This record gives sequence, structure tokens and C-alpha cells, in this order.
Amino acid sequence: MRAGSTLGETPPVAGGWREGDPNGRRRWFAGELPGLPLRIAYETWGTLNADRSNAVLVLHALTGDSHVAGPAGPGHPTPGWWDGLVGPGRALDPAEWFVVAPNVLGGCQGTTGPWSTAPDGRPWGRRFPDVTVRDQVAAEVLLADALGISAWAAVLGGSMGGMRALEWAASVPDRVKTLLVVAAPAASTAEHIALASAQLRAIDLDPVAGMGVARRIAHLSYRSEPELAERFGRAVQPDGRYAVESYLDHHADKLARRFDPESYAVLTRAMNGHDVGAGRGGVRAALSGVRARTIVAGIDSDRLYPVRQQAEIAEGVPGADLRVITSPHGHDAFLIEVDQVGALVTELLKDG
Ligand SMILES: CC(=O)SCCNC(=O)CCNC(=O)[C@H](O)C(C)(C)COP(=O)(O)OP(=O)(O)OC[C@H]1O[C@@H](n2cnc3c(N)ncnc32)[C@H](O)[C@@H]1OP(=O)(O)O
Ligand SMILES: N[C@@H](CCO)C(=O)O
Repeated sequence: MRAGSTLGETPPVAGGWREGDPNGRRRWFAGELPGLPLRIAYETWGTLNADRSNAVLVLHALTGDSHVAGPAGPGHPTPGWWDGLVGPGRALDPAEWFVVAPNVLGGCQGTTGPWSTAPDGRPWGRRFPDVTVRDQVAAEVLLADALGISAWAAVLGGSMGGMRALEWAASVPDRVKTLLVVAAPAASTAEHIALASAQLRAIDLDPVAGMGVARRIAHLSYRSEPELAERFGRAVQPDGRYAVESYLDHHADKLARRFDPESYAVLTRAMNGHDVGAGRGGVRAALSGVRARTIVAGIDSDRLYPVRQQAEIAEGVPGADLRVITSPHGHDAFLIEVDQVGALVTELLKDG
């Protein structure tokens, strides 16, 4: 089941709640998409106001999780990935906004994915269905329903999170008042699919070593060529490895300690299938149906999702603005240039 999907034909079934994490802020929602029982791990900051108008949905990228802000801890192996965005006096001040961040469907940080137990009592593993970005959003819609949020004040996301944010605005336009898409395309291109296919092939051959190779390939696409030249040049370390080789080894080893290879493969396939226009008469038609006040931001040094791909989204969404984040760091600048992202969030919420 692909190209659009939402798994079965019947409407999603809303579910109930599961116990929260007594040591942290993480909570779980249990529900069901047609043919796929699911639970979603999510974190929140702030309080939903009486008229339920202050809810902001924050969507993470490929190896991120629900932990947008705060130190690393149980269930969230890395510190908050947009830590500078959430907190007193920041763009998403919990005194004003109710921030919700789910771990994605197919992920491995608390939400149903290949590591989870299937209805037959065994881990899903490689049997986990090929979920699409649209399915991931359908799961998040169930969470929003359960939280009583009929419309988000803002939906924000970068990279794979940006794909989901855009898909939200296309799937349920009346439920997204403002939208920020950072460093994401309207549809994955041949280049994206090619890069990802090499990664998937490596994981297929050997899940653990293969994910290391995949991360090396991916991480290169996340940083810019001038940055690598500037930082590492042709330097060789005492152990004989090029410094840049050692840098990639480091990122591969780090990911192996915190991420499930099958989940990496499921999410990568979902990104390959990303096409906001699928089943909607094409990208232009899908974008023209977005109702949210929209900012689309690209990064001037991003070689993975170059600015022209965000320009395509901004041209297609009625009234959208295109912004460019300046950074030497390439695609990963959506995580690093938090001040620039924060300024866009502030602008968006002011307009909303
Ligand atoms: C939204 C989200 O979805 S993503 C979740 C968070 N994302 C990640 O963790 C992805 C992996 N990490 C990254 O991509 C990046 O580290 C970012 C984007 C988070 C931060 O970028 P930067 O601050 O520029 O970090 P950079 O890429 O330079 O990496 C620094 C690390 O490389 C190590 N390093 C630098 N040079 C070398 C070298 N020659 N050999 C070995 N290691 C090296 C540093 O010691 C440091 O290690 P540490 O992270 O364990 O402390
Ligand atoms: N560093 C990011 C890049 C993907 O957008 C991640 O690991 O999720």
C-alpha cells in the first residue's frame, strides 16, 4: 500500500490513552489506523487555553523525536533538537503556547514502528507496513482529535518534519492556521530517491553496519562542501584516517547507539514516497488547496533540499512567503541556526 495510502479504506478509528512516563513529560496516545493499531509518544509544553486556540504542532526530522526541548533523559537520547525555540521568552513560550511534539509513525522513540509488537505478539521487524508521510499525518490527526485540537495555531517542521507539516496543510487545510516548512520539498526528487536507495541497500545487506554506511552518505548530504573543506581539508589523523572520514565514522557510531535500522529504513522509504500532489491532481493542485498563512524557508547552503525546492512550494501556496536562512552548514542548518528559525516562528505566530 503506497502512493498516498492511508493503509486501509475505512476511516481512522480514534483510540484511547495509555499511561504516561512517570519520570518525564512524555505521554502516549493509543489509536488505530485502518489495519494498523498504533501508539504515539508525544511531549507537550505549556497549557491548552480554554478556546483551544494556542496549540502548536512541532514535527521532527528523520532521526529526531518528541524531545524538542530540554536535556537528554529517559526515552530521549539527545538533548532537545529545537531547544532554543521553546522556553520562557523564546519563540514558543510555554506561558503563551501549548506545544505538542509527537514521535513519528514508524519511528523508534516511543511511537509504533518496526521495533513494536505486532498484533500477533511478535515484533513487527521487517513486516512493518510501508507507511507513507500521509499515513504519518493521519496518525497525528488522531492525536490532535484526542487532544481536542480542531485547528493548530501553527504547524512547524524541518526536513522530514517539513514534509509532514506540508502534508498536514494539504490533507486537512482547515486544521492548520499557519504553516512553517523548512528545508523540505513538495515531492522527493530523483536525486533524493537515489541517495536514499543507496542507503536502503546498505541496510538491506546488513542492518547495523548498513545503517552506519547510510548515515555517512546522509550526513554528507546534510553538510555543505565548503564547510567540509574549511573544517577538515585534507587533514589526516594520527590513526591514519582522514579527519573527515573520522567525523563521518563518529556520526555513524553515534546514530547506531540511538536508532533502529529498520525504523531508519521505514522512514527513509516514507520520505522517498513523499509527494504532496499524489492523488490530488499533482503538486500545483495540492499546493493551491493550502489555506494556512505560510512561510517556506530554505537554507542557502542546503545541497539536499536546495532553496529552489522551497521556492516551488512558496509559488504554489496562495500568499506564501519564501525566506532564506543563511548558513555555511548546509541542510543541518535547520537544527543549528535556531535564532533564524525562531524569528520565522515569531513572525508566523504574530500573523496567525
Ligand atoms: C530534528 C531532528 O530531527 S534531528 C535530531 C538531532 N539530530 C542529530 O543528532 C543528528 C546528528 N547530529 C548532527 O547532525 C549535528 O551534530 C547537529 C546538526 C545536531 C549539530 O551540528 P554541529 O553542532 O555542527 O555538530 P557537528 O556536525 O560538527 O558534529 C560534532 C561532533 O563531531 C565530532 N567531531 C568533529 N570532528 C571530528 C573528527 N575529525 N573525528 C571524529 N569526531 C569529530 C565532535 O567531537 C562532536 O561530537 P559530539 O556530537 O559527540 O559531541
Ligand atoms: N540531522 C537530521 C537531518 C535529517 O534532516 C536528522 O538526523 O534528522
